[in-house]
Amino acid sequence: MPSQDSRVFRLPRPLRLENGAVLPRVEVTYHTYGQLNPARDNVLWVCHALTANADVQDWWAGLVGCGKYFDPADWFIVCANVLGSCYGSTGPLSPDPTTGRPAFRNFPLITIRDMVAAHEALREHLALARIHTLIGGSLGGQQAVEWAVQRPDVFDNLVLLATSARHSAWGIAFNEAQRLAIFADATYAADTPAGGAAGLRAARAVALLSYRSAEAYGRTQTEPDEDKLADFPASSYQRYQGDKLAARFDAYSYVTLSRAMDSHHVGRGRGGVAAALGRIRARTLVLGITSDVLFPVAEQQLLARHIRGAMYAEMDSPFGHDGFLLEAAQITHFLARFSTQTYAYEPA
Ligand SMILES: CC(=O)SCCNC(=O)CCNC(=O)[C@H](O)C(C)(C)COP(=O)(O)OP(=O)(O)OC[C@H]1O[C@@H](n2cnc3c(N)ncnc32)[C@H](O)[C@@H]1OP(=O)(O)O
Ligand SMILES: N[C@@H](CCO)C(=O)O
Repeated sequence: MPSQDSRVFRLPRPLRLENGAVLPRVEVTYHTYGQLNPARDNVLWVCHALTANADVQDWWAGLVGCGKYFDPADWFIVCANVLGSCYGSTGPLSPDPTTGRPAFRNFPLITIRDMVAAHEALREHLALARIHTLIGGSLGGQQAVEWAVQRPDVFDNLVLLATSARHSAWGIAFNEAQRLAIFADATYAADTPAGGAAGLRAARAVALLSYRSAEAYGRTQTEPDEDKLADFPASSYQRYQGDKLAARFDAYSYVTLSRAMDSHHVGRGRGGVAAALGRIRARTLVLGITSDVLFPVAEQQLLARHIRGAMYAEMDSPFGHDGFLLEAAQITHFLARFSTQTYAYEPA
């Protein structure tokens, strides 16, 4: 039976953040699955998206698990919760060692580079000199591409799904609309663990519009009774999805992580996006989703154009952006091609 393990790693020293603030104590919760082989060349590192956790076998069950493309019988799989999240790594609800209280709204601005710094410390702690494959979608892809730019010597293969080199104005605007919903909830200012829950519910309903597609709503949420005047399924779906997130996440982490996404820009301080992506040495697969309105395929094409030798493919999916979580069969297909073929992206 392949082994599965959940642990907490405490960074040996305070973490200076990109904005100059210092987190005196940083913990990273991570899962591992399977065993490191004697050659230490079977490491898969998965970077999760906005509201997921380190248990990749749970949220990416179509890709990671017994009999799946990434089978723990073959791979040593690592997935670590991001800094700022509420799933075990240091975040706004963690007790601040200087006050003993959570920082809530005063938790400092975290960037994608800060997330990478925390996970880079974990990689060193685990003594993983080389990573066979680094994979991530959405915010996880932003983390993966940033990491591959920073440490071209570490990653042999890089797989980026539904992500970008720089968070777009459109994406930032979506995030700001969600934050406005949270700030409009008076309980957010109370700085309690449940503060802003109603705002978070509305924020998730807004976010969902960017994660799915008009086609998906039409297919799954169209009211069959043409005489009906109110109380449509699409409305209850929005409410249900808001409730579902509010029951498992907190508004302070949500604001922190959405701001981190906004900060994402691999070219910052590096002479621009093209120069930064040009540093990557990993064999790279970039996967876009045709119906993704949040990270349109043009953003994936830009990544593939500037990462040397990158393979590029598009998945057709009715799920929109969330296709990177749901289209396991298509992702498996392209991963299999990627593992056996070498060809570069050629712009049409
Ligand atoms: C601790 C943790 O849980 S963290 C790990 C889980 N989360 C993550 O990893 C984050 C990433 N995952 C996700 O964002 C999502 O889970 C996805 C994208 C993978 C799938 O989204 P889902 O919400 O499961 O799928 P979908 O959009 O089809 O909605 C189905 C749900 O809506 C409900 N629903 C569908 N239509 C309606 C409607 N008209 N009215 C009310 N509810 C409805 C269904 O009953 C179903 O409920 P359930 O989730 O309780 O089974
Ligand atoms: N549905 C994803 C966000 C989109 O990347 C999540 O909740 O993590």
